[in-house]
This record gives sequence, C-alpha cells and structure tokens, in this order.
Amino acid sequence: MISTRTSTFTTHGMADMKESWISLASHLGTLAFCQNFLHAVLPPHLRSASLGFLKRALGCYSSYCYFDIAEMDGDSTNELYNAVQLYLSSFVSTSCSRLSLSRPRNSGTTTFVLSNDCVTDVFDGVVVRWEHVVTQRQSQTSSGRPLPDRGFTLRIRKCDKDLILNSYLDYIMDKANDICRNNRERLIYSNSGGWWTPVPFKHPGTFDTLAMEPERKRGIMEDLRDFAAGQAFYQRTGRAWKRGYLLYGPPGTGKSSMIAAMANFLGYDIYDLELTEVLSNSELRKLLMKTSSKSIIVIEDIDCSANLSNRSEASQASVPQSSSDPGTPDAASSGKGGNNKKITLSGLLNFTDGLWSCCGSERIFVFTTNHIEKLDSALLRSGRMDVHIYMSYCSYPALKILLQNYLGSEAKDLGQAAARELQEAVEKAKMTPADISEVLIKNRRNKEKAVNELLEALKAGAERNEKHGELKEECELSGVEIEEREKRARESPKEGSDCEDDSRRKWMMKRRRRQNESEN
Ligand SMILES: Nc1ncnc2c1ncn2[C@@H]1O[C@H](COP(=O)(O)OP(=O)(O)OP(=O)(O)O)[C@@H](O)[C@H]1O
Ligand SMILES: [Mg+2]
Repeated sequence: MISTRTSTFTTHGMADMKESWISLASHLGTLAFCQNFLHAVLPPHLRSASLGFLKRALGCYSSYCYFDIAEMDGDSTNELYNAVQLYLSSFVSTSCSRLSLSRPRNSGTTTFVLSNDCVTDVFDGVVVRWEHVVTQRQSQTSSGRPLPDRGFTLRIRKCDKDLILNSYLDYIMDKANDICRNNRERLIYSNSGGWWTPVPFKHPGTFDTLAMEPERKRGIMEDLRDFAAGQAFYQRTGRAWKRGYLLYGPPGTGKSSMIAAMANFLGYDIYDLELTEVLSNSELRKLLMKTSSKSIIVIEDIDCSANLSNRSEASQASVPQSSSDPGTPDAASSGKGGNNKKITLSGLLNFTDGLWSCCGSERIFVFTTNHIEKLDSALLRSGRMDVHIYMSYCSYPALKILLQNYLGSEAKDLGQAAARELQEAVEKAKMTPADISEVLIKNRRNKEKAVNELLEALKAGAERNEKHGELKEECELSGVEIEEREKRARESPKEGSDCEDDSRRKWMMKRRRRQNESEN
C-alpha cells in the first residue's frame, strides 16, 4: 500500500540555495505554528484531518513528493515493503553505516537491511532517496511488548512521479523476486498420478565445474543470459518467451550435469517430466499448466521415455477418418479424436511449441538423448528445439576442468611432459567425463597416483579404440570378401550350399580373428 505524503520542504534549485533555506525555514515555522495553533483550538477528532490539509497545502510549493510504504497493510504484510527491503539490501551494504543483519529461512546468505537510515538510488538517470523509519507503536502485543511500526519513505521529484510509479516500483518487485529465488532453495519437481511433487534441489553442479570447452560453455551461458533478460525482445517479436535445448551424446558426458548447471545459473526450478507416468495428452497439458514460470522443464532420454510414434502414424492409428485433420496438433490433443487417450508425439510438440506452451512464460525445455538418430524428424526440425548441444567424449580442455575439480591442480602443475602425454592420450581415448571422474575421485588424495592411473586408463582406451578401428576395417574388408564368395556361390550352387548365412559368417570371422590375437 502506498500513500502520498506532501512535503514541508521548498527548494528552488541549486542556483539559489540561500533562498531555498530561508523558504524552508519559513515553511517549517509556519507548519509548527499552525500545528500548535490547531492543537490548541481544535477538538482531537478534527486535528489530524486539518493537519493533513495543511500539509497538502504547503506541499503545493515543494518540488518533491513522498511515498510511505508501511510494513503492515492492515493485518497483512505489505509485499512492496518486503520487496523494497530485499532490493535495497542488495546494495546498501557498501553505502550505509548502520544496517540490520538477518538470514532468511532456507537461505545460505546473510541479508543486510537498512535500519533508520537513508540511501539514494538511481533509476533511469533519476535520483531517488529511500529512508527507513522505525517508530514505536502505541498498541501492545499480547506479550505486553510494543511492536515498532516500520516503513520506507521514498522521496522523488514531482516531475519523475510517472516514471517512478510506472516503472521503478515494478523493477523493484522483479529484482526482489530474483533475489528471493536466488536466496531460497531450488526445487525439483517430479510427476506422478498427474501431480507434481517438489523436493529440494541440492545439485552443486555449475558451469564452472562442468567439463566442457570453455568457449562452448561461454556461448551457452550467454544464450541463457539473453533468454532470461529477453522479455522485451520476445514481446516485440511476438514469440512465446521460452527456449528449447536438445542435449545429445553418449552416456556419462554430462547432459544431466548441464541441466543442473543451467538451473543453478539462472536460479530456476526444475520440472523433471517422466513421460511414462503421463497417461494422455490432456494430462500432459494439465501438468504443463501447473508449472511455474522461470523454470526448466526436462524430459530425459526422450528416445526411450515413451513410445512416441510418428505424428502421422499416431494420428492414423487413433483418430477416425471422419474427424478433423488428424495431422494437426490441435486435433491430436483436443480430445475430439481418440488420440487424447494416450500420449503422442503430436501432444508433446503441442506441449513444447504449440499454443499451450504459452500458458506460462520464461520457461526452458530441455530434452536429452543418447541417440539423436532415433528421434523423429518432427522433433529435430528447425525452430522446434532452438539449440542442439552435442555432449562429447572428454577433450583436453574438458579434462583440465576435471583435474581442477578433483585434484585441485592445473594441468601445467603436472609438468610439461605429463601434460603433453595426457593431451595426446585423451584425444584418442574417447573416454567420457564420467569414466575419467571415477579414476580421479578414487585417487584424489594422491595426485601423482591419480595422474598415473588416468594416463594408464587413457592409453588403454586409446589402444582399445585403435584395435576396434582396425577390427571394423577388417570386418568391412571381409564383407567384401564375403560378397565375392557369395557371388561365386551363386555361380556354383555346390559351394553355395555349404555357406552359412551372411551375419553368422561375419561373426565367425570376427571370432577367429580374436582367437588369433589372443594366441599371439
Ligand atoms: N561434462 C561433465 N562435467 C563434469 N562432470 C561430468 C561431466 N560428464 C559427466 N560427469 C560426471 O559423471 C556423472 C554422470 O554424468 P551425467 O549424469 O551428467 O551424464 P549424462 O550425459 O546425463 O548420462 P546419461 O546419458 O546416462 O544420462 C556426473 O555425476 C558427473 O560427476
Ligand atoms: Mg543423464
């Protein structure tokens, strides 16, 4: 609740300070005189109304206006008061000499709160002044202890009133919400029986600890930052304020770790959508409507989390020919066709980028998969998932981050020769960050041992890959041989009748080769 308060001050600009002070003193004198006079001659019930009138009359001469924001609005707390307190606490610690300290529940940080003091702020080039006022209340609590009345007073120039009331207070509310979200515990929701159940999300993963090439990480962080600050952009371009990421790559390359880093970076909650728990498109839509903005909606292993058939196949299978166009997402999820009885790719696409995706704002969709080649092309077409991120086997720049995470050492600390060896081996080994992390965690108390074992594991991996490559080549060669033999067999039926089928023959050849290798 805001109530305007007229000023008892008169200022005529910096040019004529003296005149201002004289005018101020004269107004103060007039006010004091009138106050005393009214006090003496008026009955108590008329006093406050008359004083208010007097203040308003004097305020006409002032270039400032004042807004009181009390802590309590009747019996309930005033949200604006809390928001201002949070907002000011984000920068008063450096500019004020007297502050109250507090630590909100579920928060790991101490909050600085302005206490009976003033602070200035600048918004859009306009200077405003905040004052925190604490007065002793007359009424007493049940314990007999009087509660203080607390409030903020905002002083602005009258000419800035529109800007401040229209934008500055909204800006403060938004900032306070951001601070609140960052201070409080993050939540991860899982779905079951059509409901979301939240639990605290305590994953400590950040972009700093994520093993990935630093330039790629920077690009992703920039993209996320632009998204979070992009309300005006999305509004102007008529796009729904949401963004889709597809993370793909082998198991253990950091897809889930990336999601945790994203959530911690943006301060968003996570909705971990288990598609196998969703019975129908309409249940999916209801779940979506229950998600809050500033959140990440995750579908892990999209290729195997539900039997999402191709859009047209699904529609043909379950929508009667006479119903509306079965290929359209609306038809698929509207409930007119039988499609509503089960979850379909169509329903999912409608969920991520159809009209229903816009029932909230500022949301990120993340799909992960180990097999991008198995995904329906409808999911991959441009504009659907805005960003495709390949999570690769561990590269040398990524390895340096893992060394820092687990051993606390820079690669250069290991010596030039060891660093070079590691670099060569890791590029050939095709090991995942998860595998490398295991080796490092196991030996984290002994750096030398950790590095030696890692080198061994990487070299073994590189060797395996080399052999695998050779074997593959040989098998391909033998495929050619086999084709030739088959051709000969077709030409001479006797030889052909002795032949095993193609796959068995390939398998036998591989086995023979392995036997030879082990004998050698
Ligand atoms: N890029 C990475 N950076 C840091 N740690 C990683 C990375 N990749 C994997 N790890 C480590 O390996 C473990 C498994 O990684 P994560 O679950 O993120 O892999 P994933 O790609 O999601 O695997 P899956 O495809 O099986 O779901 C993590 O707990 C983490 O410790
Ligand atoms: Mg994962």
